[in-house]
Amino acid sequence: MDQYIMAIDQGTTSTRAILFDSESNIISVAQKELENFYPHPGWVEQNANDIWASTVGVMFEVLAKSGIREQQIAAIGITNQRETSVVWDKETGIPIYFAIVWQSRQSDAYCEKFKDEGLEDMIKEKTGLLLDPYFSASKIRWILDHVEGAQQRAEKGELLFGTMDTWLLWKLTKGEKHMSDVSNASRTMLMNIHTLEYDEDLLKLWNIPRCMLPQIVDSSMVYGVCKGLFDTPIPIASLVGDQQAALFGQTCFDAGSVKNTYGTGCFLLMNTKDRIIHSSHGLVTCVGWRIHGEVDYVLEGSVFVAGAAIQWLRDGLKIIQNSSESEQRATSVQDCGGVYVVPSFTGLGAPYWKPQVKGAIFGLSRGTSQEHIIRATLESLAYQTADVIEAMREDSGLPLTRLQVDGGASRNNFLLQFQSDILHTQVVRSLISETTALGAAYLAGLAVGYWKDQDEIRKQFQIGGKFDPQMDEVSRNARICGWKRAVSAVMIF
Ligand SMILES: Nc1ncnc2c1ncn2[C@@H]1O[C@H](COP(=O)(O)OP(=O)(O)O)[C@@H](O)[C@H]1O
Ligand SMILES: O=P(O)(O)OC[C@H](O)CO
Repeated sequence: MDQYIMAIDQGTTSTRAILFDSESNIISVAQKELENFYPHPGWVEQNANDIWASTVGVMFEVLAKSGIREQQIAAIGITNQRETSVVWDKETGIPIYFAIVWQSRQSDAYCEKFKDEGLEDMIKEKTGLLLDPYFSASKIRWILDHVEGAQQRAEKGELLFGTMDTWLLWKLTKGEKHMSDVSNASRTMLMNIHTLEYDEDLLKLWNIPRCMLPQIVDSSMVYGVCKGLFDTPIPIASLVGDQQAALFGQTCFDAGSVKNTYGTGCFLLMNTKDRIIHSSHGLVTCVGWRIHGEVDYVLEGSVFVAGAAIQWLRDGLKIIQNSSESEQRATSVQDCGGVYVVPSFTGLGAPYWKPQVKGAIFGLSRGTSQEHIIRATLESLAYQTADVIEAMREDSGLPLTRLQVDGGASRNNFLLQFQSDILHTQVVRSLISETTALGAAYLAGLAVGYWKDQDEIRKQFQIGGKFDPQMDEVSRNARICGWKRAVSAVMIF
């Protein structure tokens, strides 16, 4: 009887379950969209019970669709949107407040206060992170402050906290296992990246009781078995943050290997192996994964608006009908006609970190057409990526030999060729687009012996597209220079 791995990819917009076979082929996919709530400007929340219900739903659906029986599932791997935080009652399992999503700014005031108190450097040194409401600590603080009696109840051990890996593991094991893997814990701002334990000073600073926090564990091990859903005790064998999972799924196992996911935004991660590199260029340091106690660290940079800029062409400017049309329109002109689009609609992320900056279009002339703007918008994804790569190169001292890519916008061949030209580096698109789920599947499979080791996994990587640099140096430098001038201009506007 053939065996499969089930990966659960609990993302911001949807929850998916995907079945993989031992050659990394996708056998079946089930997906359920999630509702986001925006109770105030800048706030983003989700219902953790919906997240749980969507998870159970896709697990059953993917089995039903494929005709594969539960006895054929060798293990379940869980990967998740990171930082999103929920606090629940230990006895009843009922969340005391909505899950606060990573994008939410509702806990900004705590971070601003600590910045004013000059605590930023200390926090960065201990956690590798920037003092920002993106990470979990201020979200937990917000819940404990805004739900009546929550702080006292947490102190009495009546409440539990979790990111989505923890929440799903706790629910799947019927409250038996309260754990989080190091990759997720490294995004809470409560874990010390040197010791890989919760940091007493940080717990005191945020006034968060240790007893509500999950035990920090490896990213690949059998944590427990699914209870109450299936007749078979299926082991749950990986927990890993989604961006780190994609790095693993892309088999970026060597020092200096980098992946970029071109989704709504871009997430770039560089594997730095056992080196903890503190960035001087606005990148964050966190854990990639830990297997049998051995840790791989990463440097990470995020671009806020990437594929979202293509959505803006479609829904805002209405100059394309769908995202894929952007490629044909962009290649219908010879170049961008001197146009630069800086799509900093929600500020600029790494390496600039200018949250207040607005977007702009430069270089307009009487001859500018829609196609030039479309092309310049696609090019902006490549420039923003190149800015983060430059920061990674400088921080790590490691050369970039190739960039591995995935995500919705990586389907765009024009974008990837331009990316290769601007970086002067080969860009490789993975054949399997679901690298996040694949990474979680690999980590789960390794834990139960479905795959032998990382070498075996590395051999399974399949290239879906390869782009080599073609642009001459003079043109490349001129274009990069134009982009930098455009970015400088939005910063002073
Ligand atoms: N062919 C394409 N060219 C450019 N952008 C694209 C293309 N296909 C999809 N996109 C963009 O990719 C994004 C969706 O990618 P996806 O990986 O599903 O994102 P997320 O996981 O962030 O929801 C959208 O913003 C969309 O505009
Ligand atoms: O759910 P995604 O794919 O948008 O990823 C979210 C990130 O993990 C946030 O840090």
